[in-house]
Amino acid sequence: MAVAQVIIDIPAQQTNRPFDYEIPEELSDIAVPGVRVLVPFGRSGHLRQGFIWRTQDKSEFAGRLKPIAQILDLDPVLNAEMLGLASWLAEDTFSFLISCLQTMLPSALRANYQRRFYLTAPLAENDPVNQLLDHEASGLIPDKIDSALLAHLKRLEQSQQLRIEYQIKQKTKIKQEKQYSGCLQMTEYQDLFNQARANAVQQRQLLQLLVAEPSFAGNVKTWQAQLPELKSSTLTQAVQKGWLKEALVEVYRQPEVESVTTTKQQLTDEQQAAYEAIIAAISDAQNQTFLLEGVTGSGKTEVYLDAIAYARQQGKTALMLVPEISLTPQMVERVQSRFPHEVAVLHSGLSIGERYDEWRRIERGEAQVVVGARSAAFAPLKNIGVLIMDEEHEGSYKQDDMPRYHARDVILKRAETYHCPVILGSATPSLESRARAQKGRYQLLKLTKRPNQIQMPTVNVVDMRQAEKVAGKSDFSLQLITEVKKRLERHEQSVLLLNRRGYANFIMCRDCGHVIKCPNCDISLTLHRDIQALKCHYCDHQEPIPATCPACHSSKIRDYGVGTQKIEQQLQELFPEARLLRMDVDTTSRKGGHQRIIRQFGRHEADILLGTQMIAKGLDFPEVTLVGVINADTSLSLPDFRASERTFQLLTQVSGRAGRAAKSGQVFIQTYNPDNYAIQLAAKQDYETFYQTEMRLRHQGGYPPYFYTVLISVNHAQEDQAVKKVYQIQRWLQPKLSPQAIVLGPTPRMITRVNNQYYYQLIIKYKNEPRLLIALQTLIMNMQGKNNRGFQLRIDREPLQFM
Ligand SMILES: Nc1ncnc2c1ncn2[C@@H]1O[C@H](COP(=O)(O)OP(=O)(O)OP(=O)(O)O)[C@@H](O)[C@H]1O
Ligand SMILES: [Zn+2]
Ligand SMILES: [Zn+2]
Repeated sequence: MAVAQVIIDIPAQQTNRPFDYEIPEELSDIAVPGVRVLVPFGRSGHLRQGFIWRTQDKSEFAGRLKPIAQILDLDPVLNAEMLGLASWLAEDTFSFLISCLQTMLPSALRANYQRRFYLTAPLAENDPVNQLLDHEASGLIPDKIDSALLAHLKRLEQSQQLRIEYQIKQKTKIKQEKQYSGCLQMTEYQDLFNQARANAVQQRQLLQLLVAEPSFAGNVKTWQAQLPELKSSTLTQAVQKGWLKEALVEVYRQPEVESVTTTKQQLTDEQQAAYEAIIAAISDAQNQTFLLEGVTGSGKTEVYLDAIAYARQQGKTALMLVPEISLTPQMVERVQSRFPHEVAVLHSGLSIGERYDEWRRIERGEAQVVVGARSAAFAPLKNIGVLIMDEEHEGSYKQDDMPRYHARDVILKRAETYHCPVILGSATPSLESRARAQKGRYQLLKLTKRPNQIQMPTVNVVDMRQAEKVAGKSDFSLQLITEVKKRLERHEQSVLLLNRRGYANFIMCRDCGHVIKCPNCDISLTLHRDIQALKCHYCDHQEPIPATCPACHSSKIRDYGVGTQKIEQQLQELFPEARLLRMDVDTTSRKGGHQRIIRQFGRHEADILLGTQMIAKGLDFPEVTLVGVINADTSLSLPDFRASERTFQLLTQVSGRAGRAAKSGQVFIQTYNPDNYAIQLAAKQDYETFYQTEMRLRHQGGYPPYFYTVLISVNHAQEDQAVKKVYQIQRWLQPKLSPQAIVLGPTPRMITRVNNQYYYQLIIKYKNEPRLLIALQTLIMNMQGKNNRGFQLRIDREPLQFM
């Protein structure tokens, strides 16, 4: 008997293994690893979606196997490489296999379950379940359902007053359109034309076209391009008359792009040297990782594009990852114009359908160059020649939910499979990568200059403790404002950064000091002026802005902190004539918002771009000659050993937006810590000294890259339970580690309560702990036990967030 081992899509420890199913005879050809199936699962026998993991001749399972109910794909959606990658990923990130398999696929291919109940006995009149009925005796159970109501439904199910069914909704929709094509001989069309009534103008035009080209084919638009007056009804009639044949053909939803022409640049000597090292590795199929450390504006992208071009010449494909926020139209257009018709773009701005179509183009080998954000690391390219990660230091390459993978690790793994090089590029490499280059594990390639004798911007540190401020606007030094004014006079552009990290706009009472906090989380609510509301950034809570203090009823309640909206208002008061664009979570939350703002700024439809960290990367606009950092310090004070590194990176990157073309650039960094080494070295754009200094501090503190780290966090609705559990875990784990391992904590997480769950954590720092992996896997198993209900465990290897 043919047996399929299936991974069921229930992300839980109990189901985190393959289950055996019989392959019915008629499905034996298509039941291969990597296809999605529907199988009956559990006592209820509800159909669930799953993936065939392996096939074999017999089963170890003693009982009778259930057969596969349905196969969803004619060809596997995951190939052997992807299945292997999933297996590695699950182990490396302590994740369920099913979570890994799903992460690799576009969401259109994920099953979407609906829970529907069917009444088997009438409900009491006042039963709350009545409100869920959408048919006579059935209703949908919403995903976000009140837990009391859900418990009530369960009770009704147990007492057999209703039954609950899982229904699978496919999100996959292949888009099709009608294609009309000529199906007669030229002479036949000629006869028809001669017979046509003189006043049937459209028909005559159509026939005329067919006489000239009997096999003309295309969709309505193609026909209309030839015959602009043509109505689609005329085409339908022509089909009915047998003049044309009609067919449904599959089409791709492709996001629109503006076309630009970019010419290939003559590489500088430094670029050329880097390029040659890389292409040697491509042509020799060497699995070598390069760290391309190039100052801002040094032309790293140019090197990537040439490396991709080389891989293409060799008949290979290429993948380029960029952080979500640098997937600007500018970047995408640059790649697309170099490789017309070969590029697929994957980012979160696409609709589910567009993403699915781009994925299919890659999967079928119709797109050979992929540009995308984090999850594009799993793009189903084959025969990869080079893998690139731009801005490799960016935190957004690490996923925050299960599987907690880092895209860098994924592409390094794929490079092993394809025996190809990886290029990690940045002006400010992560300490981890730079240290690996130091050790020779990566090959360091440097670009120290901008091309065409373009100078690095001059950076001025403005000491805000002493600086003269603009009257009534304490966030601005006179110096910075004077510079902005100069730019306005010269019709040049300015970029102003508000360093928002760990900083928000909150409401406080001036009389009693009361701060308005989220009822569910230990964090103050943030003011959003555009929607006139207070919002919690951790849960969905939202409430109106109160007119008086809820504690003392004073009316002297006002906002503190520096929000982008407040700064925008102040700028508008200072420069009423200036055209301002603001870029932050509020203005970019709608689809394409980010793109739209960057395009507008690029067309010089605004003089000043004000924004959060989002504006620090990827912008390459010749008219930007001033960059101002309003508050450099906020990210320095965070309780995280990477605080200096992040501040340095942010300041260096944003400074790099200035003076990238003919006009020279200036940067002004406002700070209350002018002597801080991260700020000083960012002002000098001196990555190497920063690297040396920071490495010494990391060594002293025993932090990465000298140590590895794992974060273990538990949460529970009751604080004392969470505390008890975290101590219990610590006592259990400590003896399993060597004396060299350091366990920090237990400590409450910085924001201890989120969404009414209390979070406590441990951090393990270690160099070499062969037994740690097994211990953590055992811990995961133990936490699934009955006496651990209500707890959630999270294990994060090499976490980037400790808060
Ligand atoms: N060899 C070259 N000759 C002339 N111009 C070049 C050359 N290489 C790159 N450029 C131009 O220099 C500018 C900066 O290049 P690019 O955007 O590739 O730099 P980058 O290192 O990726 O920058 P950043 O990391 O700051 O985003 C671009 O406008 C690019 O067209
Ligand atoms: Zn909240
Ligand atoms: Zn008050």
